[in-house]
Amino acid sequence: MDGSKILFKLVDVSFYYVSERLALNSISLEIKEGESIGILGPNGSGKSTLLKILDGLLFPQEGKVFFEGRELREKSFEDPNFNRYFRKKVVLLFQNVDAILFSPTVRDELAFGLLQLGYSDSEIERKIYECSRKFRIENLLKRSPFQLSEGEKKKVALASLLIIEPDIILLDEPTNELDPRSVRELLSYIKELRAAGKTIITATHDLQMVNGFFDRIFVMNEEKKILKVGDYKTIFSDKEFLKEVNLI
Ligand SMILES: Nc1ncnc2c1ncn2[C@@H]1O[C@H](COP(=O)(O)OP(=O)(O)OP(=O)(O)O)[C@@H](O)[C@H]1O
Repeated sequence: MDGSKILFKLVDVSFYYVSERLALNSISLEIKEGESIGILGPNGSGKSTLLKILDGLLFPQEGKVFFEGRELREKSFEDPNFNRYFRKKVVLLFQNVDAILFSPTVRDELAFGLLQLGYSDSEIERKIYECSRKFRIENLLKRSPFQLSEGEKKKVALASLLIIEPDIILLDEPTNELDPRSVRELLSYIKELRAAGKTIITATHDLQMVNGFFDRIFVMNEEKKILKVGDYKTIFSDKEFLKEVNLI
């Protein structure tokens, strides 16, 4: 990975939703192109908040966030060219997928991002066909996304994000709600994305995701700090540490 471009750089980032109650506590990190990063930590340690900062949905009260060397601020998104560039490149699968589903049908949900990007009708049809087969959601295309099971909603949400072929994929608890076969399919799909050189940043409690999926793991704690960074072997060989941070 050495020599790869730095995509994200956070310098002493602190964030609070309400004053005095920290949700992120002085976070500094760098993430390079093509890395697969796991974010582990107990409930409320700041994992989702960190993903929303990386997705340009929240902006820290303290510290700085850089994306491809450029400071990411609320104002950055007022530039339509940058907004388009960033939103094509970076996607976030929310923990609560209801937050990103809004179309009357699953087909419309899949078409939305492609329409925004100016794809032709025939390209949209082809992509919807391929993507819905890949995620096994062909039989749902005419349904309303709001009347699906939680697992079906998750697959539709993921498909609607990945159909635009983003380079940086932020996943918040992607295996929650999925049945065992869907988990296996998702994990194998994530492996394909990795092999294709995508950058994938995943917050998870699912320990079956951890081994073999991540180049580096960031462990967060109840103080909303990143306590440790390392590969699977380094993090998971220290059982005392894992107990201390409530991971096992
Ligand atoms: N919308 C909000 N308003 C106020 N406080 C919030 C909000 N969202 C999260 N928090 C607080 O911010 C802190 C970090 O929450 P966050 O959701 O980032 O944690 P998490 O590690 O993703 O948790 P989990 O594993 O339960 O999903 C927690 O103390 C939480 O209570």
